[in-house]
Amino acid sequence: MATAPVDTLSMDTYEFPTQRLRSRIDDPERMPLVLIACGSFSPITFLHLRMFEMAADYARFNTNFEVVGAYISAVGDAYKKTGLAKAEHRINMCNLAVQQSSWISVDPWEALHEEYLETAKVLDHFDREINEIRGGIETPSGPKKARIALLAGADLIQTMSTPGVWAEADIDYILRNFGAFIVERSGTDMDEALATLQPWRDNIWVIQQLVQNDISSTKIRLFRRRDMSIRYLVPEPVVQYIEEHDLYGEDGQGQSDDKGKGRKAGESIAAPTSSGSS
Ligand SMILES: Nc1ncnc2c1ncn2[C@@H]1O[C@H](COP(=O)(O)OP(=O)(O)OP(=O)(O)O)[C@@H](O)[C@H]1O
Ligand SMILES: NC(=O)c1ccc[n+]([C@@H]2O[C@H](COP(=O)(O)O)[C@@H](O)[C@H]2O)c1
Repeated sequence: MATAPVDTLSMDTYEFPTQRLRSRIDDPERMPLVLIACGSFSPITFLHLRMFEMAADYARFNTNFEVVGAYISAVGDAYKKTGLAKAEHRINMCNLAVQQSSWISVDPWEALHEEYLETAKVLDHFDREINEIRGGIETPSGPKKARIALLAGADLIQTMSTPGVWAEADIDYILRNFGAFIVERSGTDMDEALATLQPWRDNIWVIQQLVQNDISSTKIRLFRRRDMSIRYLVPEPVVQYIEEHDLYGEDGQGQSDDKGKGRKAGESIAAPTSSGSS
């Protein structure tokens, strides 16, 4: 059974998570980089986790940055989107998903807010916590400010060209002060997505997916509604959490009949059942 963190989160007890943030880099030539992935994460998938690994490899081989940490920041409940589970569940699933990572953290700050927070404000929060409050990252030549950058898929960056989704001022603020690492996504034309963002091209890094992966949260929710297996598409503790909390079933509830009984969580209906497992 997945052991999910207890729901004791609140802004009163909130502390910025730093356990997986490196406080020092040894190469004086490199610039510290912290990657921030913003999104719904309803639920988090293996693709979301791969995005961080792809970006870290990209930064190491193609840039002068050294990744010192990374954060998942899930939107709060005020972000009205189809299929959005409660923030508490999404944060719990994200925490379960990064259990095995030494450098990816989950920051509940955004999700703990009742009101919707624009991405610019979220990135400001990380800048404040890491660079202002903690004074940046130590290097052999003294402390350096970490570059805070948005990590996003091509579909998210494409919405920046869709009228009415982002304020012009926010796009400029984000891409001028922070920048973005963009992971290509099948179905999104990268040239088209970047067409209107040329003024900020020096702050945009495009990452090719060498192994094409198009897992999406939408597909996970769809599979759940159809009573299909989601195993090996999301981390196992997340499969178990979804099952235990009856998330993403019909009408957002669990199974409407007993077809799934006797199966292990998330397993295909074709899988043989074993006694005692449910
Ligand atoms: N298959 C994918 N390839 C590239 N980027 C992805 C992929 N899936 C998600 N992302 C990116 O992950 C970030 C968080 O995404 P989000 O939570 O919206 O996931 P999603 O799978 O796109 O969700 P949904 O299906 O609910 O719209 C976004 O920047 C999004 O572009
Ligand atoms: N104006 C803004 O700051 C703005 C606009 C659209 C989306 N976003 C962000 O992009 C992400 C989109 O996530 P989804 O793809 O799950 O909808 C969210 O983190 C959302 O807050 C921000």
